Amino acid sequence: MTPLSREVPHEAWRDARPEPLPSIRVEDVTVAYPNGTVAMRDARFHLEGGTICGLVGVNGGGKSTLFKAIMGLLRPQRGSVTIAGQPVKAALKGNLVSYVPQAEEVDWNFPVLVEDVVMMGRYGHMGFLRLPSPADRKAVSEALDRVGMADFRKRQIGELSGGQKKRVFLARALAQEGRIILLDEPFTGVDVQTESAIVALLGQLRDSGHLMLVSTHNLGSVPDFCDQVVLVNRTVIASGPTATTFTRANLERTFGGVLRHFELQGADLHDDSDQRRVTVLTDDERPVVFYGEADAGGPHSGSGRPAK
Ligand SMILES: Nc1ncnc2c1ncn2[C@@H]1O[C@H](COP(=O)(O)OP(=O)(O)OP(=O)(O)O)[C@@H](O)[C@H]1O
Repeated sequence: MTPLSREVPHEAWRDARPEPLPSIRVEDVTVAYPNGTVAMRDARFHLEGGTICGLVGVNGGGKSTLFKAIMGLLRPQRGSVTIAGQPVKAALKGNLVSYVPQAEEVDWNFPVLVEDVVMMGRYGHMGFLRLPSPADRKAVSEALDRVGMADFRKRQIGELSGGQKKRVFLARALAQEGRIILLDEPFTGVDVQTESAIVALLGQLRDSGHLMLVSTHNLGSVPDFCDQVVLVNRTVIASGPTATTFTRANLERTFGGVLRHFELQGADLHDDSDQRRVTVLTDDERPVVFYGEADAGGPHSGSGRPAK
């Protein structure tokens, strides 16, 4: 029965609070590190539940800094971050936000079982002694099932492949039951099948009202799975629906001088009659590829094999 069901006695209506809608509001946020580096200046965007939002930008553009500000690990010098209408600290306390870190942020030599990593997602639901309840164990099993890692639950986390580790951290986020999930480069080093499985799972979560912010360097897949996008280069260059925001003009503003374009068409690229154009954008460290209709102003989703 929901708290607002008609059977709830009159007195209870006063106390019944609807679950807060997942949302992130970043308002004029400036973040500086102790050494004086201003990593993000006057950032501003707003996201609501039922969304997968891509966070895209150059190396050093401020993506991780934004995540840290949203996770309360860095306090903005100016501006504010509000989660589901609450200050960050209260939202984190209420288990509203889950975080899937980059592989480099984790010490893989720490001896811990896969199921224990996923159980960490339940800590916020447990008491002081952190004794798992049957509900906690059920949430862990369901989360492992959902990412296809149930058979690995007794393995040491350090013994898994890169893609399997990502799936375990995604399971930890699912077990936490936060309706906002931040994913820092979830597709780096994963194979195509795992990427598709993660994208499919994110799609299901979006359909159930979750809000996901996903940093990625893989521009090619952004139009395929993100309905919104935030483009950053030490500030928010543009944000909004992918169809109107993830345009060539905005990408050029975001990637600026470090971007080179190559356009490959037709037989040079495909061994079929598909005439779609592929644009390869190369920043100095990571090549990225996206597909677009030859007559369109901006990139669109599409299939096809990556450019050589
Ligand atoms: N701990 C730190 N102390 C000082 N400066 C930092 C620190 N962490 C990051 N920076 C600087 O802040 C800026 C933004 O870095 P950030 O890590 O947020 O970028 P990013 O978009 O996540 O990069 P990447 O795509 O390479 O992961 C960079 O200039 C970086 O050098």
